Amino acid sequence: MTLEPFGARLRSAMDERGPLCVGIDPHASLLQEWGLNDDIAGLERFSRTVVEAMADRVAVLKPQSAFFERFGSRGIAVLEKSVEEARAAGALVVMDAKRGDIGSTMAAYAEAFLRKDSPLFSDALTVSPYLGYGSLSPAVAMARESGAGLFVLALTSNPEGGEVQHAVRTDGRTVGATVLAHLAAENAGEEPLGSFGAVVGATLGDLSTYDLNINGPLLAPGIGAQGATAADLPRVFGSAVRNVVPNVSRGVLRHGPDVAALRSAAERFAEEVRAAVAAA
Ligand SMILES: O=C(O)c1cc(=O)[nH]c(=O)n1[C@@H]1O[C@H](COP(=O)(O)O)[C@@H](O)[C@H]1O
Repeated sequence: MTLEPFGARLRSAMDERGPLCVGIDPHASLLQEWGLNDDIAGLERFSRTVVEAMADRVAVLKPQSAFFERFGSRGIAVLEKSVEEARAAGALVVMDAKRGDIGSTMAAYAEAFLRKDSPLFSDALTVSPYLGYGSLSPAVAMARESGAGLFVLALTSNPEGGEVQHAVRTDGRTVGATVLAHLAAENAGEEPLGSFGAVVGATLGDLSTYDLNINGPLLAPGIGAQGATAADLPRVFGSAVRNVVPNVSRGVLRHGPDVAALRSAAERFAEEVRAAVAAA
């Protein structure tokens, strides 16, 4: 079955369920807090619980691949199952694997995560443009073919990101602004929303010198454990706030393993986001 483009599917999901994205980040410390062992059974129980609690209600789930990769092939098998179950329950899955490489290798990453019949096929993938935006073109092409999307690291939530992303190029533009401009070109004319998103941290304060109107989604990590709140979103994103997909991982996950407690934590964040966006 051909999928509608990711941007259109994401817009519908945001309209129906609200824009919140919950991360599936099985940190060793969270497994311990949940009373689970830091082993494959613990990983499986953790992921299954988050999917059960969230996949029928939030727009997006974002598994962080590293936490699965650390268990080797059996961890990847759990990741595959989580993606499949989350998608079957109606959530869109953004695979957070932050891939980036020379174009010919990027093509293989695209096959791994974005080819429709791949075991790890996800609705979208996080990618790094810091080998040059053009190195991502095999992933852009594969995403277009499959109805998938990308989230390209533009202005990341971590304090170290600025030394690369705010750096000024010889043409006077910052590196981050150039990534955003590439994405705006990718999404030009797409309705209701393009499929090529940017990652822009909710932690970054005033970004009014950046044009965030890329006609694509803006994945905004940093709410909760990294110190940003939903109330920061209008200030950080300005007129682009309606395209923001705010991500919360530990801020929700630390309320587990109780499914009801996970759901009410996510609902509190979702309500704060709704209120902040409505007031913007
Ligand atoms: O691409 C991401 O998702 C991402 C980009 C970024 O700039 N900052 C960032 O924190 N993330 C991811 O978002 C999640 C944030 O987790 P919490 O800080 O626990 O909410 C982690 O999975 C990070 O890897």
